[in-house]
Formats: sequence, C-alpha cells, structure tokens
Amino acid sequence: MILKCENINYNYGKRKVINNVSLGIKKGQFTGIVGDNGSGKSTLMKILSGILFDYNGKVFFENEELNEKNRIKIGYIFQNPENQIVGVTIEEDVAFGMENMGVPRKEMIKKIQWALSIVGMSGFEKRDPNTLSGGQKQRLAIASILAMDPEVIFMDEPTTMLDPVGRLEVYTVIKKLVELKKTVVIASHHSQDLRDVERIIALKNGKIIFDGNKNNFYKTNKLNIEEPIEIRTKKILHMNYEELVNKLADRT
Ligand SMILES: Nc1ncnc2c1ncn2[C@@H]1O[C@H](COP(=O)(O)OP(=O)(O)OP(=O)(O)O)[C@@H](O)[C@H]1O
Repeated sequence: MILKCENINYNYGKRKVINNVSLGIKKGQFTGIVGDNGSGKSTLMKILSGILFDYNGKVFFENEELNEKNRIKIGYIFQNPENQIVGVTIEEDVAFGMENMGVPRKEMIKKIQWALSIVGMSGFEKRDPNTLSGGQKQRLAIASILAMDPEVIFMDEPTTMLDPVGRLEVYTVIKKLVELKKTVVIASHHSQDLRDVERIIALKNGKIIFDGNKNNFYKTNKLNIEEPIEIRTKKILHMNYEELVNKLADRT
C-alpha cells in the first residue's frame, strides 16, 4: 500500500463528518470516490493528503506516518481551477511549488517543459494564465502539481466547473497520469470521470458504504451518480487521443 489510513474520525465543530474510516490504496491504483454532497469526500481526501491534520486516527505514506516531509509526495487538485493559479505567467505558475521545494533552476526548467508537455500545453510558457479556458487552467493546475513529482494525486471534482470540452481535456490528462503510473484518486459526480477507475469507494455520512470493483458498484447501485453523457460529449469521446490533441491544439 502506498497510502493507508486507520480509524479516521473528523469533526467540524460538534458535527462528525468522517466516521471511523480505514482504507489502503495500492501504488498505481486508479480510484474513484463517490457520495452525495456533504458525504465527506473532500474532507477524507484532504486528510489523506495532509492538508487537514487535526483528525483522530493515523495516515501512513509508504508505511511512514504522514508528516511535513513525506506529504510533498501527495498532490491535490481542487475543483475550481481559478483558485489554484499563483503565477503571472504559466511557467511561473508551474515553477512556484518547485521554488518552495528548492529545486535547482536547471532542473526546474526541464520539469516545467516536461509537465507542460504531459498536459498538452508546450509552448504556453509565457502566456498569462488568465487568458486560458477553464479546461486549460485545470490542466495548468495539474502540470504545477506534476512538476513536484508526486506519487499520489487527489482530484476533488476536477471537471465539475468545466464545459464538456474542458471536461474531456482534463480527463485525457488524468488518463495520462494513470499511464505515468501515478496513484490517482478522483472524487466526482460525473460518470464519465469514473469510467476507467478500477475501484470505487462510496461514502455516506462520513462512512464507507462500498469499497471495491467499479462493475460491482454499478451492479449493487447504492448511489445515484450522474447519468449519462451528453450527446455533444459523446461525439468527442469517440475521438482517439491523436484526434483529440489536434482538436485541442486548434483551440489554442
Ligand atoms: N470548513 C468547514 N466548516 C464546517 N463544516 C464543513 C467545512 N467543510 C465541510 N464541512 C461540512 O462537512 C461535511 C462534509 O463535507 P465535504 O466537503 O467533505 O463533503 P463532500 O462529500 O466533498 O461534498 P461535495 O460533494 O458537496 O463536495 C458537510 O456537511 C460540510 O457541510
């Protein structure tokens, strides 16, 4: 297990939002977290990534308790791409986390190029992030996290604020992260975001009510997650990766 937690309990004031959750995530596993609004998805992911730490219970990264040092190996992508942009140019934005980590300049430049190429944004280095579409902003947020070399990447409804094209752009990048053998955990209400996950964890009132294979999840159908894909998106979904990249290049 690359990441695991034992008996996690978390309260906001008197309200218990995570109720005795234990789980382990295998290296390279692509996992979806589902649940109604307020079921505790974000809270659990923030605990597992070291963003929230005033919990009861234990979190381990590679068998070592999560701490200031190893939490750097865990990245977190938020729902709203607007809130994740800190740089005046795209390269500055990608560099930000690495600067804080003290990565040498030469290596930083290489990492920026690499991360932007993974998210299909090579050549965007000098652009102002404010000129980007929502999907591009979210891809930039992913590049900025990726440049820091995380092993595990949590994504909190990363496509919710995007239009169907933006959603597909981001999904294509998520698949690349999985291909890169990153351990990806995505919370989403969109069935299309979850179509390739191996495992589904379903939460209700802060408790795990399902943890297992995606197909079994749909069979047992314990929760209503958003159904079906819009026709517009469907057309795009039939494109192969090359076609999609060309289409995205046309937009830039
Ligand atoms: N900062 C906070 N202060 C107080 N209560 C909070 C805070 N953040 C979340 N909560 C409450 O904790 C519960 C779990 O919230 P959380 O955001 O983890 O759920 P979620 O499953 O991610 O929901 P959504 O799908 O709406 O994002 C909710 O009832 C929410 O109102």
